[in-house]
Amino acid sequence: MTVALHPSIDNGLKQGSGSFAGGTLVCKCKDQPVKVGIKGDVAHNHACGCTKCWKPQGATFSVVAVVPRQNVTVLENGDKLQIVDPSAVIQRHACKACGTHMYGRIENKGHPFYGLDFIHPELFQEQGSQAPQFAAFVSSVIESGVKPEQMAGIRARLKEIGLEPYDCLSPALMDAIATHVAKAKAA
Ligand SMILES: N[C@@H](CCC(=O)N[C@@H](CS)C(=O)NCC(=O)O)C(=O)O
Ligand SMILES: [Zn+2]
Ligand SMILES: [Zn+2]
Repeated sequence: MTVALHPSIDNGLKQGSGSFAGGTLVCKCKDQPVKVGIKGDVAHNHACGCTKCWKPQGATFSVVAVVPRQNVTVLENGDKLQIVDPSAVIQRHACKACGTHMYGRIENKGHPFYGLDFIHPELFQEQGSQAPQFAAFVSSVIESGVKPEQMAGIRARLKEIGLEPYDCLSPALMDAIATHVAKAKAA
C-alpha cells in the first residue's frame, strides 16, 4: 500500500497556474464557516511534518505556504477564531468549532519571516495556487506517532511525487534565515 502523506498530494502534485490571483480560504464548518481572503498567489508552499502545523484528518503532513501579511483579510465569522498557542513563534489562528488553522502570524518583528503569514492552500475555494515545492521537518512526523522504520518509505514516497525531503526547512530558506541572523548580529 502506498504511504499516505496528505490528500492534496497523494495522487501527485497539481501544478499551479502561475497566475493565481488569490482567493478565499474556508474552514470545515458546515454552518457559518470562517472565511479568509488572500490576495495573490502563495510562496514557498511545502509539506510540513512538524506537530504544530494543522493537518486534515488522517494526514501525516501539513501543506503550508506563506503570503505577505497585508494580503490576508478575515472576511466572515472571525469571531470563531482563536490563537492556538500564544507563546508559539507562529500564532496560529484556528476555528474554535472545527479546529482548522486559517492563518499563522509572526508578531516578533525581529523574526526572519516577520511579515509573512502561514496558510494552508488546500482551504482555497479556488484552484491554481502554487504547488508544494519540497517537504520540511520530515523527521518530526515521528513525534506524531510515525514509527522510525516507516521513515525510509515516507522519504521515498515524497521523492517519488517530486518533494525533496528535508528535516528542517529547504537549503534556500535555511540560508535566508542564516543571512537574516548574520545581518542582525552585524548591525
Ligand atoms: N520537531 C518539532 C518542530 C517544530 C517546529 O520547529 N516547527 C517549525 C515549522 S512550522 C516552526 O517554524 N515552528 C515555529 C512555530 O511553530 O511557532 C515539532 O514537530 O513540534
Ligand atoms: Zn470551522
Ligand atoms: Zn510546521
